[in-house]
Amino acid sequence: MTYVPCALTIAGTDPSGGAGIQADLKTFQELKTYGMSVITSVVAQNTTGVQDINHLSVAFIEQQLESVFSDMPVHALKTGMIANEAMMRAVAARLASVDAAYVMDPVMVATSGDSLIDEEARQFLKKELLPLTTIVTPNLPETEFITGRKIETTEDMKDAAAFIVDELHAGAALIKGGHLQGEAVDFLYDGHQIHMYSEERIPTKNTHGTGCTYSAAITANLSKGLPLHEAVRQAKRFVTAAIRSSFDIGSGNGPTNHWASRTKEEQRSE
Ligand SMILES: Nc1ncnc2c1ncn2[C@@H]1O[C@H](COP(=O)(O)OP(=O)(O)OP(=O)(O)O)[C@@H](O)[C@H]1O
Ligand SMILES: Cc1ncc(COP(=O)(O)O)c(N)n1
Repeated sequence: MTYVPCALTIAGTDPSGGAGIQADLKTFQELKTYGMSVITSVVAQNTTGVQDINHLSVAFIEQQLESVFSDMPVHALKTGMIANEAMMRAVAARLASVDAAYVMDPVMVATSGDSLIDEEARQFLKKELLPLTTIVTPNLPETEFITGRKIETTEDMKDAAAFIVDELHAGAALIKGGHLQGEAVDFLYDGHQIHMYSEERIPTKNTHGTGCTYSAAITANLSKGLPLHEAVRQAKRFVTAAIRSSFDIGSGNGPTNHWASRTKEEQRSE
């Protein structure tokens, strides 16, 4: 039988299609992995910000997890927005018994500045969910919250990555420098070595969903069995291409282009 790489996202939605579950599934599809989703919250949002949020009940999130895990193979999974502690407990309970690579995008605040999870959830994420991860992918504000340190330089980013793995027991930490000036530089610490991923900074305001797309690409690559460093290296190229030809649509921060990394031949043959 042929191996079908299967990836799951556990996250909130974005009806405008740029972030959350929708960005994750588009990324899984582009990277040729079978995509599945468990929805935590239905979010009314678009490129300008968040208009409203409707949380699903914990019982219903548990039921969705059961529907997936009782029937489907899951080779890698990611979590995005999980709004409160009760939801996180339900997800953590399930993850404890699952044998799949786990990518955590510690979503706290949208690009627009709207908060997506509450204070208890932030604490639970740091203490209980982090030790379950294969890799966590915080941006700079999330890194500052998780470490309790100010992050201003690339040295601070590397130290933070080591702290998150050595002291807070994440499997690996990828600190994203999208919020710094200059080159778009990220650092991965895997418990042994620091790896650097650097790309030119693209002058655009259209970065809605970049964090979701990046972590989904890492998840897709892990579901195919790529080693961690290679999974991140290819995901960085994917997200950079998606930002380079992002769409100038909507009146706020426009979405990235998930099919940008296809070759010219692939695009021509469609
Ligand atoms: N203008 C840009 N040009 C090139 N790469 C970028 C740019 N902005 C962000 N990146 C890269 O995109 C990835 C996502 O990083 P970022 O720090 O923006 O995450 P995030 O804040 O979680 O994303 P989001 O904007 O979805 O909240 C990283 O690899 C980062 O280096
Ligand atoms: C459901 C959901 N999850 C995550 C984000 C973060 O994405 P971004 O910071 O790019 O808006 C979001 N806006 N919505």
